Amino acid sequence: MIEAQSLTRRYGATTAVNRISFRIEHNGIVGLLGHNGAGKSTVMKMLSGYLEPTAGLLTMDGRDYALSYREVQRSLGYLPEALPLYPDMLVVDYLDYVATCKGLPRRREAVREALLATDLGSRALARINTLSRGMKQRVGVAQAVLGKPRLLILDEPGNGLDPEQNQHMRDLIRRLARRATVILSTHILQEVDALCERVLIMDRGLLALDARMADLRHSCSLLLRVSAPCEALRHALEALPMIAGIQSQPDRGEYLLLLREDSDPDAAAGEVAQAVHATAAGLVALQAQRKDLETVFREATGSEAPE
Ligand SMILES: Nc1ncnc2c1ncn2[C@@H]1O[C@H](COP(=O)(O)OP(=O)(O)OP(=O)(O)O)[C@@H](O)[C@H]1O
Repeated sequence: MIEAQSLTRRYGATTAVNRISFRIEHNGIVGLLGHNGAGKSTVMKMLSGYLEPTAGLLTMDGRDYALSYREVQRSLGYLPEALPLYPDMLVVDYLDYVATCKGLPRRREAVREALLATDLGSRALARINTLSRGMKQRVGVAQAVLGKPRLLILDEPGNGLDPEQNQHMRDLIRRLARRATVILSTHILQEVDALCERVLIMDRGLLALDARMADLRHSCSLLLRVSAPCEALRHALEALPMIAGIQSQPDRGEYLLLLREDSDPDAAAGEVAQAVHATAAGLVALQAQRKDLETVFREATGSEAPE
């Protein structure tokens, strides 16, 4: 649906986004994660059509953004990092105004649907400057979902929200993702862990990693605990082809078995159990170890994950 090829954006001498490429095909939630200044907002602005790339190509359904600006605009909704709200307007008037600017047909219905989708019905007649930060953020999302776009671009949607408001925002994003592709940017790792099916990690303008969260969670090590550690067991484990390395703590009867990248952890666990049974070591426990996103981030960028 959306494809970026060697997308680049420079601001004078600063290269904010440097030749990044990715494809986003299906509904679901994709997280763009990185430190402050990594280039996330610049990518989001280009995806929204607000900013032109300096070089590279951006297409939606095979159509060049630059050549089909109107169609692209109609297919997406954008929540910028700085909320585009008019504080003195009533929520309903503001949404009607945005619907007019977007040139939506059946404006009233579009506004009603946006209010419903974001659970803002009871605040429709409130003046925006009387709303809490969380509610204002919700109005920002409401203007993005006007006209039911297929693509939602949400730049730091959890910005400035307290934990409860953040939980509401996450529930809202999950609901919206049932009928649209959501791309959200964040510098908060837990946000990606909680919400996203896929993560793009940006580091100093470069795309450091593009991975499905399920693949990242796929275990790559096994923790084995036995009652009577012995040399014979160690030899048996070393002989298994799917094991790339062993870190052992014999006094505790523990072995951390690092698996080769292409190995299947379930099959490996079966073979490890057989190897244990072939010795007198006595199997106590065998469990897959999850690689957390923090580790993945550190490995991809060479720096600690943002707090
Ligand atoms: N309008 C601009 N003019 C000049 N430099 C800019 C401009 N906008 C962004 N930059 C620079 O481009 C780089 C990437 O900025 P960008 O806002 O895209 O990063 P970000 O990952 O979204 O960071 P944050 O989370 O702090 O918003 C930074 O070095 C920033 O200073």
